[in-house]
Amino acid sequence: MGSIDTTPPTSIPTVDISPWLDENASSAAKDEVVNAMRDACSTFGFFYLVGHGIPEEDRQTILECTRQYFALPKEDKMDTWIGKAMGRSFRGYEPPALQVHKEGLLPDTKEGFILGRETPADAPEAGNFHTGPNQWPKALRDEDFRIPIMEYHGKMIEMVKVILKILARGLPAEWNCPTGVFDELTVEPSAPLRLLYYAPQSIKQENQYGVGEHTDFGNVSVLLQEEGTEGLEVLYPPTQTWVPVPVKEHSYVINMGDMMQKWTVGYYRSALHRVVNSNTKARYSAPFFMNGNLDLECHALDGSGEVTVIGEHIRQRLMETIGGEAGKKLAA
Ligand SMILES: O=C(O)CCC(=O)C(=O)O
Ligand SMILES: [Fe+2]
Repeated sequence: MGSIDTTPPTSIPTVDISPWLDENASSAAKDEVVNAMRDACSTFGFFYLVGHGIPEEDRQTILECTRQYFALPKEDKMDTWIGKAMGRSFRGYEPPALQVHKEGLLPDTKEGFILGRETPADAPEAGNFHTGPNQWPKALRDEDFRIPIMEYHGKMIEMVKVILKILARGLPAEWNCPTGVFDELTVEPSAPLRLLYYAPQSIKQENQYGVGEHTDFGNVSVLLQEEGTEGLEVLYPPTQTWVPVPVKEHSYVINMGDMMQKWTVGYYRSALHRVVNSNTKARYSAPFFMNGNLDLECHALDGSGEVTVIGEHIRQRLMETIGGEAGKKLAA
């Protein structure tokens, strides 16, 4: 009989996908990538991604854009306020204290700026949930902000397509899923990129976090963290331990969201995580969320019959956590 391991882990796993991207790599090396990602996603639901091929320069540019945006005067940020986003599109500036993740917690201290695929205001679907024009700050030049951000956003979509191929290969063989099982997910997807700022917060309140404990709503999240900062923690359920996720050079932190957990009937785990609030210096990060095609009906892959429509699921989860005008607009 095996014994239950009660030793808390000290780190989330690391998955190097470079053999997957290398056309000369052996199929055994590619299989190892599949196995490593499967193990990480079925235990933690979290891993560091390395060997991803995104140039460091692109990543640093996004963090620089984030710093520039949050250095703007309040009125410039409010000019892009999320409460002014078209219909239910949910784009623009999130002031601090907008989101509450759990009863009993004070609102998150983080500030955000959300953008997504650009849909012109005169398109018939503009104003639908998570669909519409981005609200760009007038004070920042296109070449310094909008253009590099949208280029990076496109690269994130492509990178997640690769991750989804690997995840598809890692599904249980008895489910007989085709290798393209997740392909429809990335057709005209809801794919928000969120630039985040955590102000220095030396006084720690017991019930307030940068981001309170939560699971992500969508399928796959890709987090870019600024080096030299700390705060992200992920819960490891077998030992009920919060495991710190310090920044690892050139890496992304990848996690599964609730939609992926539902679709794979818990095979890939959507893990609780939070950003603790005792930072004495500012922290910047840029999570990208592959929610997926909002109209897609996801049938549980084990054939058990449960069906979830991505857009309905994401909107419901968002409405549960977002307050103020922006929350009211989502419900309208
Ligand atoms: O900023 C971070 O490190 C994580 C943010 C996060 O978990 C989220 O926005 O869902
Ligand atoms: Fe998150």
